[in-house]
Amino acid sequence: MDNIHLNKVDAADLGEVTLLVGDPARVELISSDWEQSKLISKNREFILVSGIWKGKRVSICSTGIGAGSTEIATIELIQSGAKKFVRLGGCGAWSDMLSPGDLLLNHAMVRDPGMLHQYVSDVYPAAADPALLATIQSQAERNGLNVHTGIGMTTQSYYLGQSREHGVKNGPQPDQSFMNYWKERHILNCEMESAVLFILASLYQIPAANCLVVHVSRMNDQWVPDEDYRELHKEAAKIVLDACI
Ligand SMILES: O=P(O)(O)O[C@H]1O[C@H](CO)[C@@H](O)[C@H]1O
Ligand SMILES: O=c1cc[nH]c(=O)[nH]1
Repeated sequence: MDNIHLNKVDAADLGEVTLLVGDPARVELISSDWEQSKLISKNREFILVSGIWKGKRVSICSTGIGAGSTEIATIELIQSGAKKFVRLGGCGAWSDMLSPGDLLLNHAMVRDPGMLHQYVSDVYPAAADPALLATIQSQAERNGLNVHTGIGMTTQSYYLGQSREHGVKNGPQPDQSFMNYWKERHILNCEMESAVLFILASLYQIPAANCLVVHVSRMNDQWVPDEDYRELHKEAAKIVLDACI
């Protein structure tokens, strides 16, 4: 079946693993480190590049932000022949155990009620592939990195849905009790795509995991500087690709 958002993608164009990143700029940032790279598809927020990393074919595609666009990218990549996914993204830390710049692998995500209920009932877990997660964890440890694992949260909202202040005063304001509720239940981090990937990948029997860089600590609002953040994503991509090939 033809894709509606990605352009025509042949299965042979896709690598052994497809990295999924939220930010389209991260596609060029990461694939510029590869031995070869070729643009396969570019439309809206979805940029798909395939190339060669250490002699093996690999791919990277941007999903944009949030559940809707991630569902589109994941489904269209699966129907195009994608074999394995790792979301390489950013997140906010909701635990004192994490510092800005740390690397984190989630084995499962809490998600908003109703997210992907058209595919499966809300009681279905949003869980990573355990073998793929273990491989990435070992590779990170071999590289001397202290990588955290735990349960995270995927939300459909960046501001009020993550108890985050905004500058608009004549309307609804964030409520810290939401974040406090989940902190008490040891949720480590929050972002906006992993649960969508985990659920769809489990339902359609494709291994999937995530590898997230902590962009900000929500404990003290400390952010990673932009240049460091880009370097951390490049390092994380190398770890994930080495683990997957
Ligand atoms: O850096 P990416 O991968 O986009 O991930 C995080 O950053 C975005 C919010 O700024 C959301 O997409 C969130 O999940
Ligand atoms: O706090 C954060 C940081 C990155 N992405 C999110 O969704 N939330």
